[in-house]
Parts: sequence; C-alpha cells; structure tokens
Amino acid sequence: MTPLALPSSPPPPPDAAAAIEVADLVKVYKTTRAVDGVSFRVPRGSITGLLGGNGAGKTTTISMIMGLVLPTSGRVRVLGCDMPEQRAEVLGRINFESPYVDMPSRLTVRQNLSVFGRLYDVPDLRDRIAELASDLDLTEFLDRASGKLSAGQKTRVALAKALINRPELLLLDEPTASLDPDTADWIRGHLETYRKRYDASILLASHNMLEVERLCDRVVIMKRGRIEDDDSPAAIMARYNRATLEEVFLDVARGRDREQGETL
Ligand SMILES: Nc1ncnc2c1ncn2[C@@H]1O[C@H](COP(=O)(O)OP(=O)(O)OP(=O)(O)O)[C@@H](O)[C@H]1O
Repeated sequence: MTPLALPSSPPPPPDAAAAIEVADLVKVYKTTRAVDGVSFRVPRGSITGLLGGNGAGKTTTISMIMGLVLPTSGRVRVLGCDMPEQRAEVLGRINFESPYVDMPSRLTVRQNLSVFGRLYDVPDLRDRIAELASDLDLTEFLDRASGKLSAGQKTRVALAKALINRPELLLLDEPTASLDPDTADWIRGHLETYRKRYDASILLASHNMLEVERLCDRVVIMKRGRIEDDDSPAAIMARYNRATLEEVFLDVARGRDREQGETL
C-alpha cells in the first residue's frame, strides 16, 4: 500500500525547530476536498491557533497530523518524524483533547485515567493521577462515573487525560467549548502554565477569538480547506487593519479584502 502520493518536487529538508510541519496536505472525502493543499509549521514551544469557520478543515487537518486520517497527498512531520510511517515513535510524545470525544461513561474518572495512563506506559501512574487530580481539581469526583459529570468537569478530566503522558506536543480541538467563562479562563491559565513548565508545543483549534489572542503566538487561518493567512496575531490584525481577531475572522468569513476591508 502506498499511503502518501508525494509531490513531484523534492521535499524541503526537515525543520528541527518545528513541532509540526505540514506540506501540500490534501484530504479528499469522495467529492469533498476537506483539506486542499495546506502547508504550515508549528514552532517548538509555541502555541499556534488553527482558526476557520465550520467545515474549514481544522479537525481533518488535526486528524492527519495525529496519523488518524490518511492524507490523500502531502507530507506531515511531527517532532521530526514522518507521519503516518513513524507514528509509533511519536504517539507516546503527543496527546490530544477534544470535548467531542467522550470517554467510556461507566468507568470512573480514576479508571479512565488509569486505562489511558497504561496505554501510554506512564511510570508511577498512581502518583501521576494524584498529581493531575490536584492540579486540575478532580479529587472530588475521581471515583464518580465519567458519564455523570457536568460539561466543565468532563473537560477538566479530558485535559487530565491529554496531559497524562506529559506530552511534548498537545493538539487541542476547541478545548473550552461549552465552558462557563470562569472555567474556560482557568483551563487557559493551566495550558499556559503547562507550556511554560514543560516547554511544550500546542496546536489549538478554536472558535473563541479572545482565547486565541490570549494564548497564541501564531495563528493559521483556514477557509474551505486552504490557508487564508499565517502569522502572529498582531501582524494579522495589522494586515486587516482590525483591532481584534474577531473582526479579522468576520472579514475572512465574509470575504472582505485585507487592506481595504471591501467585500470581494
Ligand atoms: N469523515 C468524513 N467524510 C466525509 N466528509 C467529511 C468527513 N469529515 C469531514 N468531512 C467534511 O470535510 C469538511 C471539513 O470538515 P472538518 O470537520 O475538518 O472542519 P472543521 O474546520 O473542523 O469544522 P468545525 O469548525 O465545524 O468543527 C467539511 O465539509 C466536512 O463535511
């Protein structure tokens, strides 16, 4: 089986400073070009935001980065390893969180974290779970069935699951969706602390522009499967002549031109 149709020109040399590099990435689902020739990099130690309207291709891109969805063509390197060929070498060093992926609901929080911890071969797992329970304020419901938690509690458990192996690279798909502002702010603070403490890299898909402005050093904006812009939040806002990323997002979604703010 040939998993990837490589581009005809030789690929550029790997970038050791990149946590993620994608080049000419394409995913076609029957008639839908979900991702249509995307190239970008996530610098090591950065928090990079992946923005775009519904159906822009963010989740498909993240799934290809994790090796869960096979690209139609193009190249993905994660922590210096080619995906999906070297997937086994990187899976233990990365992790993923999405509020849309539920854990087995009848297992308690502790049991779920134990299962994931064993999958990642986490040493001193009991201590690691206790540490996460304390960091993320899970102690009170550690022995409750995961299906009986509130949305905010589930999100904290999902984050604990995502951090259980102390990943070098964390992929987050709308990590604060459906959270109250206080809990969402608390989760953001935790992510910032984690990044600093472990010099981790984070790719964050989000519809919350204030979140992206607060957390992200870089922003990649997708639209209909393509990259619309890729820069620091400040540079992007300057280019669109806007004071907030929310306004930039609306300009991109409604097809307004960068400098002039005119409808195309
Ligand atoms: N398994 C699939 N089979 C067929 N089409 C799919 C599949 N997964 C995604 N798509 C399509 O690919 C496109 C991109 O979807 P994707 O979920 O990547 O977007 P997204 O940017 O994450 O959107 P959202 O913000 O709504 O979560 C959409 O048109 C979607 O309908």
